Amino acid sequence: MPKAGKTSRIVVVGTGAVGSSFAYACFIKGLCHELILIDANEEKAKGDAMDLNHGLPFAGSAMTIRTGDYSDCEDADIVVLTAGANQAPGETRLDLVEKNTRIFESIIDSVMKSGFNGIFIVATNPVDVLSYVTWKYSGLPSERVIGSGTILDTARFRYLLGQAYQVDTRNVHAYIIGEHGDTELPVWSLTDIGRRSIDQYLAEGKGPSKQELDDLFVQVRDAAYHIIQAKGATFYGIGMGLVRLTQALLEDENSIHTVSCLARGEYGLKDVYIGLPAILNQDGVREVVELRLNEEETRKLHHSADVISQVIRRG
Ligand SMILES: NC(=O)C1=CN([C@@H]2O[C@H](COP(=O)(O)OP(=O)(O)OC[C@H]3O[C@@H](n4cnc5c(N)ncnc54)[C@H](O)[C@@H]3O)[C@@H](O)[C@H]2O)C=CC1
Ligand SMILES: CC(=O)C(=O)O
Repeated sequence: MPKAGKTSRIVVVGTGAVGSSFAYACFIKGLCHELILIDANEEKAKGDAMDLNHGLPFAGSAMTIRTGDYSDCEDADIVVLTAGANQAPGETRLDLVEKNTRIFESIIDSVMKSGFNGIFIVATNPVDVLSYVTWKYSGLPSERVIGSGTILDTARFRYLLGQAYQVDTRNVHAYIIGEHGDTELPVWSLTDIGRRSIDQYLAEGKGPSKQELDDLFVQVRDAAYHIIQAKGATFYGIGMGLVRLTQALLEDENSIHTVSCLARGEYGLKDVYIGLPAILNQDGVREVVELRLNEEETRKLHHSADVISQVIRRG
């Protein structure tokens, strides 16, 4: 629930599959007082606002939901960017960079002209590159430009580990870091299930074998390809992930999530947006959490950062 005494406003730009799933989850959770929907396809945004409002009599708390324009961003606490093209079957997230960067140029310009001074959450792919683009174009401090990063991959990882060990996912502590894409990596060395490390499980011969764990990570990394093949797009998981991020910010939680944030020397990385664990509160990214990675994880993280950096520098 939003804090008493302050009217909280979230603007969603792009009410396609991801934006409308986020809006729906946000509504069910009663996360803010005002939810404003903007889309280049005004009819789509209008239809979503009508449809959502018809759920009001069943909702736990009142919320104003309406379509708007960029002037509504002036008073927004958070602008969530979900506009742009999604992947066709077989396309990578990085393949989207040119068209979505062009779309972002005009969107960021319009948002900033409103006088917006809140926090951007970016979900559009390739999310690490577009978070960097949003930071550069907006001129906002990097703490207030946050990409959804590997929050969804971490959720997929925890879900599958919970299934594999038959343990509640809330007792699975595990991160996927790096690019939200093909070069992401699991932090196996620090993964634990109820305070028992994966190495301990392997040594005791309990749970999945090493090969099964490697396969499990491949399922995480390639999940989007399988879902897109099956139904054309992924949207519920990220919708929930974006709600979780929004809640962490609005409710000043100081909770840790693997988001795309600017590395400024952490992990030996600089000037790149990449998925890392970060402490989030009402000011945005309070701190990037530096984990003690092993050598292989550090090498893979640097490779992932190089891939993102090359795309950023090319643009
Ligand atoms: N970060 C993550 O974990 C995830 C990211 N995504 C990404 O989210 C993005 C959106 O995906 P979907 O919602 O499935 O696509 P979609 O095609 O359903 O929706 C995109 C929406 O953006 C709107 N749009 C396009 N240009 C615009 C502009 N200039 N201004 C305002 N609105 C504009 C379109 O009219 C459309 O309604 C894609 O880039 C996709 O890859 C999708 C799932 C997970
Ligand atoms: C599409 C996408 O980025 C995902 O589902 O992970």
